[in-house]
Amino acid sequence: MKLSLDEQLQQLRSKATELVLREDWQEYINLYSHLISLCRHHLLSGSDDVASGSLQRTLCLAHSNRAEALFRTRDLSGALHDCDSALDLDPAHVKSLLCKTRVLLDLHRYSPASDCLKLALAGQTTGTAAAEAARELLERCRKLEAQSRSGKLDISDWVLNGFSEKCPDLAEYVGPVEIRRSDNGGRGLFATKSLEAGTPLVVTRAVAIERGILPESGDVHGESARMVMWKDFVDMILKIADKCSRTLYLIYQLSTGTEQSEPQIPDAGLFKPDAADELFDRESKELDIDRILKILDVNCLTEEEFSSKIQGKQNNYYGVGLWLLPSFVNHSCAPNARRLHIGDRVVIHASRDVKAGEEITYAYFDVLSPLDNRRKMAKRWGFECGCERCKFEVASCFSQEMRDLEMAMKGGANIEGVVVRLEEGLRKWMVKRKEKGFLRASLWQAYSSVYESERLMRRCGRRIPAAAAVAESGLLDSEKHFAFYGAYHSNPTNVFIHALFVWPIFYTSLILFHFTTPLLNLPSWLGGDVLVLNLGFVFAAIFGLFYVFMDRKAGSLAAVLCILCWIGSAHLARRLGFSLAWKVC
Ligand SMILES: C[S@@+](CC[C@H](N)C(=O)[O-])C[C@H]1O[C@@H](n2cnc3c(N)ncnc32)[C@H](O)[C@@H]1O
Repeated sequence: MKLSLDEQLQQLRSKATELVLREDWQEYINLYSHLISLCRHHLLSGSDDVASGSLQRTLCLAHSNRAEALFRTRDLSGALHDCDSALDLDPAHVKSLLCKTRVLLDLHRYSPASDCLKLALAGQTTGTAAAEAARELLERCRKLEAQSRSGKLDISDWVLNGFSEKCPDLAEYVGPVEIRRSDNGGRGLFATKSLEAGTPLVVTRAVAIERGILPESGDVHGESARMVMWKDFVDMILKIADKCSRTLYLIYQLSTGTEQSEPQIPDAGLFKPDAADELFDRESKELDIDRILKILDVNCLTEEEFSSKIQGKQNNYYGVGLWLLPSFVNHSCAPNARRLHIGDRVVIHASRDVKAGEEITYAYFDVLSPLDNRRKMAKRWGFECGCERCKFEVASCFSQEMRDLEMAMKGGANIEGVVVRLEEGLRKWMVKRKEKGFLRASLWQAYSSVYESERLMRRCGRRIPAAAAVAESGLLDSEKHFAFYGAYHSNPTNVFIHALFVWPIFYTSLILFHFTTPLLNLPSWLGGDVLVLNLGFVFAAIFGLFYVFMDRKAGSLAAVLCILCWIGSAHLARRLGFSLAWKVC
């Protein structure tokens, strides 16, 4: 017996209820796809206006229900498309508006999510539980939108509560960075403006992440457990890339490790959630499993040990994930940024002041270790490190002495002797402050053993600097402490050389200028007058003092002030009617 349309729809709806209870989302989606085509077919052929009105409502609800199911299976673009189809039929359909808000939030499009939610709220009676929930969601949208603009995050509550609460809600953020060609041949992430230590650079969610507790180290099952986790992780990535062409396109921008000499430089803006969809249609959407495997090999990150520790996870905890824009950050053994894992998000922030145009780098592995160890770790990552610190340590004329000290440190005996010998070496080799930091970081294990033991500290006496001073000169230091004059000032020999040669040359030139300017007949606005030149001399001396004792910024500011005062005082002298007070010629 042939069923009427109403009966068919009724049957499909009760089947759908069963599937919801079983949480069989795939079957639920298939069922609603069938229901949608049934409705569309009757709408096209039908003529009865009343029936067609009710059929449109059914179709709208069907799209809305399928959107919910697609959202649950993480097919966000499919869900968004269904929400839009439902809203085309009924622009005020509250269920579809709420679903669309959630999808947009998951796509990190905070502003359209707020707009959508405002429409949903307009159609709801105030005071109801649903309206209250929508209002809370709107508050969340607003918070995330503000955060995605400024990048400023507040995780203090979470930290103060011992990381026990739910991870804080963090918005996607791409700060003042761009992708450019790096000195190591590939691409890298660069600062587009000067940044202070602590500035957030990128906050982004993982494409996928796999976490687990591995068996105790030494257990034969450890490696196979890791392999199983890796396989699950790869499957997850392939599934997501297959579903979302945008994600696949972005994954294809990452390095396979086999690029030609002229790598493609993608725009960092592509990695922003609001990048226009048209930008993603340029490349093949075919899933190339070999290529993706190579990309995962080069770009996957394990969750940083530090993050897992502070989050109270177990020692053999293991987490691996893929984060898109952070994949362009190269390694350096003297990094200027750090990454912190919060939930499935990674936060990259400047760990010291960064100059505009400087490459952003973080450490892929523990850099508080000797050159040879670091080289081995880089080899495991598949590259030879070409960072400034490695280049310095390889090229230095005292590399053999450093190697001997490393061997002595690894031997473990007379650990304080290693530290004292390095401190003596640093004085003898006359290395700059920044490079002292590099070398101390290489023997950090010896330094930390000494600083942790009162007995060893007593034995070393004043032959080694205080722990705080060493940490200050190390890799955690801020760029301004590395500034040339800061480094100069920290070294008594350099200050002595400076006092003996550089400053006398500066003062002699000023004195010569002082005696010869009256002969040159300088224009009055330059103060071609000895009295005023004397003032210039005093100001220049102040500028010099600033330059040496403060930092470069203060020195430059003092220089500008000196010149202004010089010219200003020339005018003042003329206005007050001073004539040449003391002319030599
Ligand atoms: C996650 S990717 C970094 C971005 C990559 N440079 C690109 O062009 O997309 C990691 C790869 O970058 C290269 N790399 C990263 N840091 C490096 C360094 N300090 N020295 C040399 N190569 C480095 C290595 O080839 C490494 O396998």
